[in-house]
Amino acid sequence: MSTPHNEAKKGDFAKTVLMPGDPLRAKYLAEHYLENVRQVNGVRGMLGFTGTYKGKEVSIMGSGMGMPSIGIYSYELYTEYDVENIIRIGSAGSIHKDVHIRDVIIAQGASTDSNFAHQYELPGTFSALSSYELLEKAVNCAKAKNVHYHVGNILSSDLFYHADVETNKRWQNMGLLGVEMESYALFCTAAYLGKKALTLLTVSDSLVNDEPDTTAEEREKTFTDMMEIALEIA
Ligand SMILES: O=P(O)(O)O[C@H]1O[C@H](CO)[C@@H](O)[C@H]1O
Ligand SMILES: O=c1cc[nH]c(=O)[nH]1
Repeated sequence: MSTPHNEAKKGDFAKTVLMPGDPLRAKYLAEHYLENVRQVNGVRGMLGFTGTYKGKEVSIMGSGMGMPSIGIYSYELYTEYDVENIIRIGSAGSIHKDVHIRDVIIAQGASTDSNFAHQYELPGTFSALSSYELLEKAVNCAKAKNVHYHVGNILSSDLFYHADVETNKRWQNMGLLGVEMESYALFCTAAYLGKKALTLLTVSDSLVNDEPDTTAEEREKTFTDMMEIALEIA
């Protein structure tokens, strides 16, 4: 059994999958933290791995960038591979003065400029939330590890480069913590299918404070607080 985007067989994925946008972050994490690790997907270079962490089976797979991409991979993991929990581990731009480079954001919910939820034909606006069970575990783990973290609302945007550079200010006025590009679609997909999802983000750059951006290599390999929280709660 496989899908157009995933060559893994039924049973190749653990019940919990950690999903960075970057497949090379998935590879780094698998190689540095998992034991008995094997590659289960390589279609389109969207690397997926399964192994054990402290004796527990865990999978890690890239999601690609943007809501169409995570929409495909998360739907297939939940429906074709019986995955129960997806924990996104991403990078984000800060849009809150108190949220600094390398801080961890634990997303309680996601707002969006995307049309992803229109497919459900709801008579209003859907609030996309993370799983409280996973969120509580992540908060407890972040506290125990003494990680500098924030819990709250984030923006999942269809746009990395926006024609109107002032647009983030309006989201900032609503108290949002950071901007990324996938979580709204992940939370919608989990809600629709009766599954669980959570997003952990490391702040890679700031749209509101004058702080130096992290490099591409740092985004791939050094966001270890977030990676370790995800592994601990998987
Ligand atoms: O670091 P990842 O997980 O890819 O997340 C963020 O980085 C990408 C943009 O640079 C988008 O995918 C955004 O959500
Ligand atoms: O989507 C993203 C991810 C990281 N940094 C940003 O500014 N936007």
